Amino acid sequence: MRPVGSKYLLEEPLGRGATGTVWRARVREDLDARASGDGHTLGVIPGAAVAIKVLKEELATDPDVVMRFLRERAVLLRLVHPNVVRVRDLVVEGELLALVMDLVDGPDLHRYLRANGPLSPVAGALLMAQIADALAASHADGVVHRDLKPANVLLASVDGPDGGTMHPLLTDFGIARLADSPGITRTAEFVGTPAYVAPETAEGRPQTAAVDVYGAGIMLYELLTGQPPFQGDGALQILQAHLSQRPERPRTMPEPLWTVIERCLEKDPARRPSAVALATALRTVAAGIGVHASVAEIEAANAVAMLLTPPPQPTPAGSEDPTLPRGVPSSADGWSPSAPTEVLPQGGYGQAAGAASAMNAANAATLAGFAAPAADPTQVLPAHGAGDPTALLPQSQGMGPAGHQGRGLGQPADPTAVLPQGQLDGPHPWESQLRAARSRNEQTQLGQLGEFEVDPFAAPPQVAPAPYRQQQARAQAQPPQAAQAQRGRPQVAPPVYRPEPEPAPQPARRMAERAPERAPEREREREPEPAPRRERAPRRRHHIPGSGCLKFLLVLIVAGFLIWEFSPLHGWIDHIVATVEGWWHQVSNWFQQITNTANKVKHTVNQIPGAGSNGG
Ligand SMILES: Nc1ncnc2c1ncn2[C@@H]1O[C@H](COP(=O)(O)OP(=O)(O)OP(=O)(O)O)[C@@H](O)[C@H]1O
Repeated sequence: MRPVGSKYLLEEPLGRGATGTVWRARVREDLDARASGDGHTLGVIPGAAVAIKVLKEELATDPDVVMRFLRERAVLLRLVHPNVVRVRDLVVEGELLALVMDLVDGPDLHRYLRANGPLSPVAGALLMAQIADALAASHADGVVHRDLKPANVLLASVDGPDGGTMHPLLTDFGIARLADSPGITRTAEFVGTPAYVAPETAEGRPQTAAVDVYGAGIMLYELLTGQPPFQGDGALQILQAHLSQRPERPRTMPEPLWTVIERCLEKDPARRPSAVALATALRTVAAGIGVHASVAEIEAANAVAMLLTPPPQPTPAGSEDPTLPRGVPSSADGWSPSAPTEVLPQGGYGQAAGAASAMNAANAATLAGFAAPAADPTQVLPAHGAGDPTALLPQSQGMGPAGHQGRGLGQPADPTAVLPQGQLDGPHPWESQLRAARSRNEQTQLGQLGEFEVDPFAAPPQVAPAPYRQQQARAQAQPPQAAQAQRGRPQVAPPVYRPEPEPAPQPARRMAERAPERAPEREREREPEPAPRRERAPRRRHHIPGSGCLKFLLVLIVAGFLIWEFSPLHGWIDHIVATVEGWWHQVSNWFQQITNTANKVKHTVNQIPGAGSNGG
């Protein structure tokens, strides 16, 4: 069993996703109460089973992600709702970042659907109503999930008077935002799942809580039909479908439920209902389409459109730091002078994590553990107000250099701050590293653009990213020679505009760039862990002229050899040759016989007296 931090032991992997591997783990029996706080009263018991999501190394070694991890721990820890998998702890240990969650004993909804097929309309509506409850609570708290999909809903089995029922729990809150870092140079995958991506995300427009409602609409469609509404051969095709297509109503779908789905899938986010309205509408529909529905319930379900009202002011996603009180602009991503990053030393990531670990002398690896307030589990804790008691770092609003001394919103100076006083007034030591990470990423993007004839999501250098359709129109208007020229120069795509700090549309663009290389979702589970990488050098693509043709010939030769050796073709050809030979002999014999007979006839005729002279 592998220890994680000083409190946990990893037992066995439960599964792997795009952002990391989830392990079944256990709280150490010998957990020191002094090191962890009062674990018992906060619901974590020594020896208890937990689930730990160990983030991929490429995320854990990314400075942006590390900082977001530290900044957003409070948000993740305070999300307490009966339909949300509770995050108990966040661990930083060397180059390891991990989230400690409640262990859910049950499959995720994706697996469940694959094993059992679609749900009935009533069951689907009621299950989604609970997910909408979770979204409503998190949106009220200023947190947008951004990666809603069946794989992120876990089904806990609950014993009830009528037998077992499934209790849906939404997980992976904040992971999309954590992983959505400009410094990440991952190329084989992206954060987000094409089948569930809202049009505004695909277009690189600002995201709000409405992206979750869109994801809920897609999920509801999938729960009831077995597959998401927009399909395609590749991620780009699916993203395009989100932008331009409207799904047909499946024949078996009850009209009121279809009304709900259609409204969730509105292309214009402002026309989508709030999560609260969605939950109410789904329960109304479930009551009205059941076999025992009363006339009043049927009428209410038929009038469901009236319930699907948009929120007055949608929660922004990504443009606002959810750890801050609402309305306080975030530093987007990366470091800002007011960012609470004082645990990070100036000497590179390895030292940074080491120093972060050094914050707690007795318990070197774990940050912010078990400190979420023990509240009524049905209640979402207030987002704002007094200083977050879980915070090891101060929150960033209104902090000048003093922020580096550990002074947060109403919090005393942090005695664990490790940045020396001399560093307080100058630029943050991580600023240059973050810039370097971004520029590395830009180079990676240029390499990536070679994959496409025209990058539909690339922005012109001087303006913010143009909408996808405009880009596409421009690509179509391009003369064939120009397109040909562009094909021949994969490395020289126009420079990608990357303002400082990053704009919200950036994640979507990266997503589209990485999309074609992404392995099918389930195949990821079988992929080996990427080799450890300390340095992220810019990736360059080298093209050897004719190498494609050579490869093709080689494959052809190998395939030919294998077919010849191991298939029955060999035998068939022998058989055909033998048959043809037999025929040939037969025909030769016939010919010989005919010739002989003709000669005999001729000879006989010549024997008849006078036959030759008559003719002469
Ligand atoms: N709290 C938990 N308790 C039990 N199993 C869990 C828990 N969280 C995740 N799992 C399981 O671990 C596996 C991997 O989860 P993960 O969230 O990494 O995958 P994913 O949602 O498919 O990927 P991603 O969201 O990163 O794209 C899933 O099969 C899921 O069922």
